[in-house]
Amino acid sequence: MSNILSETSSLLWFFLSMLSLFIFLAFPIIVNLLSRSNSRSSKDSPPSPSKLPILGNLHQLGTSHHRTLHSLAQTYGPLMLLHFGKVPVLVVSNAEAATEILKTQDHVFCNRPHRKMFDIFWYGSRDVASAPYGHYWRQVKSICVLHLLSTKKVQSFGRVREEEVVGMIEKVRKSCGDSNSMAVNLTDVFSDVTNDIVCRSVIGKRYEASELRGPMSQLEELLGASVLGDYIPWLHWLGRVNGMYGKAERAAKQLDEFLDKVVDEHLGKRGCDDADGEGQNDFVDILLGIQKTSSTTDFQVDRTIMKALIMDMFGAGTDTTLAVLEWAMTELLRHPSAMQKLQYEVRRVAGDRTHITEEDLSDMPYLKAVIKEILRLHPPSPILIPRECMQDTKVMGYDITTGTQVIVNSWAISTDPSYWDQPLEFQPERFLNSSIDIKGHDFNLIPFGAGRRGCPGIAFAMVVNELVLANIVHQFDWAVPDGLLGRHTLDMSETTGLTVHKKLPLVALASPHL
Ligand code: HEM
Repeated sequence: MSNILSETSSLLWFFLSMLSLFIFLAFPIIVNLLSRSNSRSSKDSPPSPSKLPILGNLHQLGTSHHRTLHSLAQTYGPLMLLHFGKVPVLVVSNAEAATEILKTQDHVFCNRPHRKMFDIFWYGSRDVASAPYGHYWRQVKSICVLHLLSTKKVQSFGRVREEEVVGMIEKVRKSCGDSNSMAVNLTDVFSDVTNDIVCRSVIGKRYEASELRGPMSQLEELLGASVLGDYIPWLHWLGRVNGMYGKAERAAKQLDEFLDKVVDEHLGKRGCDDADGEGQNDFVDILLGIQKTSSTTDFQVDRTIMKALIMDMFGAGTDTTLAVLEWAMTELLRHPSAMQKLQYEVRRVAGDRTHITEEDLSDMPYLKAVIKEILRLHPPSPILIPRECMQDTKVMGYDITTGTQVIVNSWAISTDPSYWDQPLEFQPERFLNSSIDIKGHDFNLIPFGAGRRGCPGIAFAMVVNELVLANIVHQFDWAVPDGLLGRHTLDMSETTGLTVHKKLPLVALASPHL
């Protein structure tokens, strides 16, 4: 979820042109300044590449941040200090350093840096993911963990998931018609099913039936092309001049009006006594129930908090799950023997039944190994959501000052050859006899982060990933189409953005198996 470092290319061009002119005119002064600023850094600071005035190291980020930061770390080490504008940014690239940040000193590094776009879309950062650490965050996180995303609650949405998966299979089957095999855009299929599952669980209706599509796609685009002003405050005006803030505010207003309507509909249709009940309450029902009981406690859940939390579920819960499914099918198509093994396992467990149920999943170790391997090789958030240091401290002997932002390069860690054999190869078998887990206890595999700011949506995400993948490979045989479509399908280029997707759509030939 954490590509919040890029600016639009036109903006960067404008800025770099101005900078070139400036450098040309003032070259001698700059050389002097550069050498002074680099030598001025404290003796105990982590190693840093040299930086430009004003931009710091922003110009070195490239388009694929996790990959660029990984190559820089090859030179400067697993704990490296960069500067984005004036902001010091600590980049963490191995498990030892991650353990120090996310476990040993989690209490020091559990703040989130302030971001303009989060303020715009998440009601002044009143959601869980972007709220600063403190009393407020503790309250909203505990609502998430105890009431919205607890194991019991996730289980209670089993029927929603199974209905949506049946619907997905029907859609693919229909598009095959009477033919033996048909090209299916799996990116669209996975996008629909993940959005519908999250939407029905959160607001009680399908994504298609909501007016979310337009403003949500704007949100994704705007978060991916974030704001230079977050690092160089005097450049905030650029976001106004290039229309980025205006666009974000209009999309946020549309989302807000939609969420108001959703809350009103829920208020109209029910009493909300069953806040934690076993029934089919969606998240809005649960939050209304909590609101009712919270009026007598010291933390009141008002309408804005409800809307911010709903937005978190949309923002954090849909795109990440879609990315896992896209990468999983891509790797399986590239590795037919892994596809066969998975189909053999799934079809053995299903017997003569048409659909895989959630109870079946516990008998599918290879399926679980495939998903873990995808989270290792293609973590949807290869760079964790940034943290911020709350007090001066020492990490692995280096001084880190208050306000330093921290980027944990989860992808660099989960492909580090010191912990992983043939780390860039897709080999689900590595997890078959391994106790390594993804829940934030094994620091060489942290796709969901770790510590107090770790992801509360693991159970929700994993069951969706497993159920969708098991059913899609159970019901159909899959092959790579010929020509350009096939080349796109096998292409491994990545998008930039909060969540890293496959850049080109995944289209595969489906042949019904049943
Ligand atoms: C494959 C799917 C997912 C992945 C890879 C993922 C990954 C992450 C990561 C890396 C973080 C930051 C952790 C840290 O700072 O240590 C995070 C935070 C978060 N995730 Fe997820 N996530 C996924 C699914 C979900 C789902 C389904 C939900 C909810 C429905 C969710 C809700 C959240 C929230 C609310 C936070 C903020 C936690 C905090 O700041 O305290 N995530 N997630």
